[in-house]
Amino acid sequence: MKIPVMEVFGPTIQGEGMVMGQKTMFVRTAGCDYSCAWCDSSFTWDGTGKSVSKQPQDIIEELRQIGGESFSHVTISGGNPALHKGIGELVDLCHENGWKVAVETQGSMWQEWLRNIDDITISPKPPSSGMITDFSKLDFFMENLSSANASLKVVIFDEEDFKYAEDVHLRYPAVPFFLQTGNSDTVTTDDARLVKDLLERYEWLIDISINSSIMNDAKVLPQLHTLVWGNKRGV
Ligand SMILES: C[S@@+](CC[C@H](N)C(=O)[O-])C[C@H]1O[C@@H](n2cnc3c(N)ncnc32)[C@H](O)[C@@H]1O
Ligand SMILES: Nc1nc2[nH]cc(C(=O)O)c2c(=O)[nH]1
Ligand code: SF4
Ligand SMILES: [Mg+2]
Repeated sequence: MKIPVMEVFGPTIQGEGMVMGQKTMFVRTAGCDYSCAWCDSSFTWDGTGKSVSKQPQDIIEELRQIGGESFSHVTISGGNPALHKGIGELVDLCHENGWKVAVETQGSMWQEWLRNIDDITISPKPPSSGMITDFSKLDFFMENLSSANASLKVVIFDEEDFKYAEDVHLRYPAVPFFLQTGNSDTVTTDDARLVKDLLERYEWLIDISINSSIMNDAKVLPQLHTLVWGNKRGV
């Protein structure tokens, strides 16, 4: 079954969340059921990018062609990869090649192939995104995942987002929880200004997390790839 692919790139490092720093390839799928105000990958769903429908086996060839022998980990992101049933076959083929597979999704849609993923990051969206979390869907998603290696990661722009993150963490207390700095300017090429702004936002996020007893076991992280490469695509 074909998968609409926006880009395949790497090796790079995972710049976010539970396996930050892990060397990985990326497969970015097209399409999203959300439209977050601050989406840093809006080209996957707003019509400005072009996707190509590919068979899983062809994506494997492309990964090998681009990454050579220099990787053992593949991250599938989007858009929302959970829109696509065909990813199940891609995941199996990656495993046959001895590669681990991670997925980034917002937890709004379930697919059976998610059970086979090595690291799953679920990133429910706070109020600043303009999206409203359907907690019955997220509950269903989290219940299905119960035995998997999963983590929750919430992007924070303001105090209201932080309150939302506290509620999510309290709702799923057993799931490792990550807070992530929001990037408020996903188009600038002024890296010096961007990095300064991101570090200030990271410091603010550390400060409010330190003062929250609910966040005693949360991990507070920046987006490492934006600090290193700014808003550049394909890294
Ligand atoms: C582009 S999304 C694709 C996967 C999935 N749709 C999701 O949102 O989880 C990948 C990750 O980037 C995060 N992200 C998107 N825009 C961001 C921004 N402006 N600043 C910080 N993180 C952002 C999302 O929250 C998500 O964790
Ligand atoms: N290096 C790097 N790390 C990432 N972590 C999550 C990403 C994503 O866009 O899903 C991403 C990305 O695009 N690049
Ligand atoms: S859910 Fe993810 S890909 Fe979709 S609009 Fe939001 S940040 Fe972008
Ligand atoms: Mg990204």
